[in-house]
Amino acid sequence: MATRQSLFLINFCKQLNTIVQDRCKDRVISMIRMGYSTVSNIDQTYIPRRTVMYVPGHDPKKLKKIPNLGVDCAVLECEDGVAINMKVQARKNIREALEYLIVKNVDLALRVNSCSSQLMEDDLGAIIGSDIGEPAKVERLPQTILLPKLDHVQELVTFTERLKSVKLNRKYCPYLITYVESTQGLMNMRDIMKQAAKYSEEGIFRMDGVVFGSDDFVADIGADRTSDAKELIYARQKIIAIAKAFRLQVIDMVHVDIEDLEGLKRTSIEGAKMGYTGKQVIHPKQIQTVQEAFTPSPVKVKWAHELIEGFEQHQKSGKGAFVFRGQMIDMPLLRQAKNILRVVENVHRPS
Ligand SMILES: CC(=O)SCCNC(=O)CCNC(=O)[C@H](O)C(C)(C)COP(=O)(O)OP(=O)(O)OC[C@H]1O[C@@H](n2cnc3c(N)ncnc32)[C@H](O)[C@@H]1OP(=O)(O)O
Ligand SMILES: CC(=O)C(=O)O
Ligand SMILES: [Mg+2]
Repeated sequence: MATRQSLFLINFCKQLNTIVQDRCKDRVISMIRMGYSTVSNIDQTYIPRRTVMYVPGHDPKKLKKIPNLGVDCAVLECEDGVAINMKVQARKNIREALEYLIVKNVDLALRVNSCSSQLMEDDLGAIIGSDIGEPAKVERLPQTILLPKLDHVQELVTFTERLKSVKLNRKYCPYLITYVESTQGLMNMRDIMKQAAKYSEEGIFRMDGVVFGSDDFVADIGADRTSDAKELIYARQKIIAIAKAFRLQVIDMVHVDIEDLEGLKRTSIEGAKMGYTGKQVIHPKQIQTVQEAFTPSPVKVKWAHELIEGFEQHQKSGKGAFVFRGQMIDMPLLRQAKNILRVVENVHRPS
């Protein structure tokens, strides 16, 4: 028979358990309210974007090359790669390209102009909507939309309203990737991501990544661009931290010196080590270097497989931490290993 003390102890434990569960539930709810995703990115569909390559919309010769470029993501460019007096032509070319381009394992994306330029509405109207003829079928629309120079939450609201109106009742839910290109954009990034998470839950688009628009950012802060990008380190890291808190991909800066393949390799490897998942590319010469830097090496893949195997064995024998190749391994290293395999499994997926 239970004594008074043991009954008290059982009761106390039950209450403690309820409090802990409630606290945990409250934390999860408040995280969701803050816009943070509780879904591990390991469980989500992953569209690889190691190379994100701009192909200017005014140049049909370049657009036709897309299926043979070997990039993960080809950006049908309407923004700064297209002169003001060529915007209308670029929209027409892009509409046509979406009809004739047959691609496999390429994320066909559209970079519209920024909301502040007041050209975004016409880009969406012409390419997604019916401004230049019959609206295209969903399969012929860009899988992803890139929204540059996103400085304020209100601009995301404006973009979203326009996107809703050009959908014309089709079941079109593109991935969305936004840009941080100014101090305002950096400061407001968290609020913008919260709003984007809300729209994603409503099924308007699927927020999937953030791009660091470093050239515009340099201009915004009045810095001098150096080869080691020291002047960008704070922004470059902060963008990763916020994007990852929302379980988003994060795409690193453009290397504008096309001939400097050494520098490209160095900054690509650096970006990958910092946590970027891909990098912007402007010329075919840059593709291979960037693709390699963002693909885990066979040595790293072997390490990840063996670590996971070792982890599972040690868990079974009741050990949380153990030594593997001279390193202490516990849960964070397991997550790192899983991140590596997730990239590899997705980039080598069958078409
Ligand atoms: C900071 C930012 O906002 S970056 C994003 C905006 N910028 C852009 O969109 C620019 C993208 N890049 C380009 O337009 C081009 O690479 C340029 C204009 C810089 C140079 O273009 P070109 O003078 O044609 O370069 P080049 O002669 O070396 O090109 C070699 C071949 O690659 C092709 N090529 C070059 N760049 C691209 C590209 N971006 N997409 C597809 N094909 C390309 C050329 O058409 C050419 O093909 P060919 O041999 O069959 O004639
Ligand atoms: C890519 C881009 O838009 C920038 O660096 O400003
Ligand atoms: Mg820019």
